[in-house]
Amino acid sequence: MSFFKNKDDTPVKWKEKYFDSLDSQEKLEKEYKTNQDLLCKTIIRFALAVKGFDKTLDPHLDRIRDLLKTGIKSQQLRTELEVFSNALMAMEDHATSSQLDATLLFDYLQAHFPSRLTELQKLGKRYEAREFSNPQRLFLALAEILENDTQPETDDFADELALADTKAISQQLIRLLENADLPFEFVEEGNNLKLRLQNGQSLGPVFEDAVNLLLTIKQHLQLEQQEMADFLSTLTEELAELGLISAGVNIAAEDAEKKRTSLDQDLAAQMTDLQKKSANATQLEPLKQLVSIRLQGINQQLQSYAEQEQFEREKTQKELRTLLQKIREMETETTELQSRLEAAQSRATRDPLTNLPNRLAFEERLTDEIAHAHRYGTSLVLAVWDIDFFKNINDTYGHKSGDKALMVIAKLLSKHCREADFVARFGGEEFVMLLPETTLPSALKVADKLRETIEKSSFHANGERISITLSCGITQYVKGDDNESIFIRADGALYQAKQNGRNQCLSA
Ligand SMILES: Nc1nc2c(ncn2[C@@H]2O[C@H](COP(=O)(O)OP(=O)(O)OP(=O)(O)O)[C@@H](O)[C@H]2O)c(=O)[nH]1
Repeated sequence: MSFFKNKDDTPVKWKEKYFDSLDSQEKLEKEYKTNQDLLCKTIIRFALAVKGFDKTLDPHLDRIRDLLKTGIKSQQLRTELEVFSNALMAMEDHATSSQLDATLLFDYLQAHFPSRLTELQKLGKRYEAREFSNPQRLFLALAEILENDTQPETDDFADELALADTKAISQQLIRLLENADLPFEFVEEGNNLKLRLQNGQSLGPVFEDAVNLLLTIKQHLQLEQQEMADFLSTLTEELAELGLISAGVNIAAEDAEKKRTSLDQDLAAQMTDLQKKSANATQLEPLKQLVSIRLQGINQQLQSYAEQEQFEREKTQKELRTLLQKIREMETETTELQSRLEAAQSRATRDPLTNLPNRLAFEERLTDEIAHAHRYGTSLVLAVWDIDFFKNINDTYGHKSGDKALMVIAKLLSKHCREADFVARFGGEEFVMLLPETTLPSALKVADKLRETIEKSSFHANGERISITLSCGITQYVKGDDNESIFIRADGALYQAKQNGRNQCLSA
């Protein structure tokens, strides 16, 4: 049986079928190739379009583009697509925290404004180092650089850029505009710019308008910052004037001092914080709100401090008043006790009639003087005085006149002796005198002179002038003397003076 048969399944029929299937195979392959090329082109364009969308994706996109240029080497491409997909996922995870890519925008600007190249490069590095927390800050920094240079320096640059790069730059600019927290007054203008970019308007004029907008915003913010600075400066002055930051109210308590220091520190910290926030702030309204909240806080702190201080001041003053009252009472009590003691002492040692030291005081003083003379080998003289015929005065002129005479004589004796001498009323009409550091002859002279003075003095009783004389016995301390022995010797001399006719001084 021959292979080529003319029936339905003849070999000729089979051949036709074979060629037909080859044709359709070729057609399918062509279709597949066309689709593949189309897919490759689409992916390449897509890769170009999204380039610059995120920095981390760009290397993947470049590699995918390169791989697609040489056709679909499925394994390598699959691997790269998987890596790209993972990078996309990771980007989504960090979308909120990651910084927008502005690489192409910077490239564009550097090419547009070659005279600002170095500044733009520096700014680009600062942006990459994430020094700008807000895209608005980036815009402001850009505005600063381009302030005097709003016209692009190269006109043909846009033509030189690939269409895809222009799109990517537009995308970056759109994203930056979207993320920039533009002041309320400029939001509409920002949206218009975005629309123009989205509608594919030429980048050059849009960018020019964007720079102008940024310059206007910058001026606006400078004004606001100046206003803010003035506001803060007035605020600080007012606080300083109130005197609340510095010394404040006078309270001696250590506790109050500590509290005041802590309050000062709190206020200073709040003010520093405000100054920092104002320096970083780009909009006045939120800053004003912040200042207002802070001021409320400061005010509350001050109020509670003032209340606490007032409470403590009143408490301290009350305690102080009670204490002062107690001290005054104690002072009065002490003064009374003191004067009572002095009175008692005086009563014990003074003669009430003549106000001279009495016999008790004399005995004490004699003991001291003897001890001194004994210890230092100094001289000491004792004189004993007695009024002559005093009984007659009492009897003739009365006891009162006698008392008066005693007082006058006491004064005369005190007046005419030295400060270091000691005069006392021994009892009745008898007086004693101690003369330390005095020799017997000179003491005798002094005593005799005194006797003469008293003799010549005028005494009056019942309107009558009377004459009063005194007799005196003098002796000096000798080693071994005590109060009694020295007194007996002087008294003996007095006795002799009386015996010799009175009105005289004799020594023993
Ligand atoms: N007025 C008055 N008289 C006093 C006081 N103390 C003593 N006399 C009196 O002094 C007198 C002392 O007298 P006599 O001891 O006799 O001595 P005299 O009269 O002074 O005579 P001669 O000492 O011997 O010169 C007495 O009459 C006492 O009463 C006194 O404090 N006041």
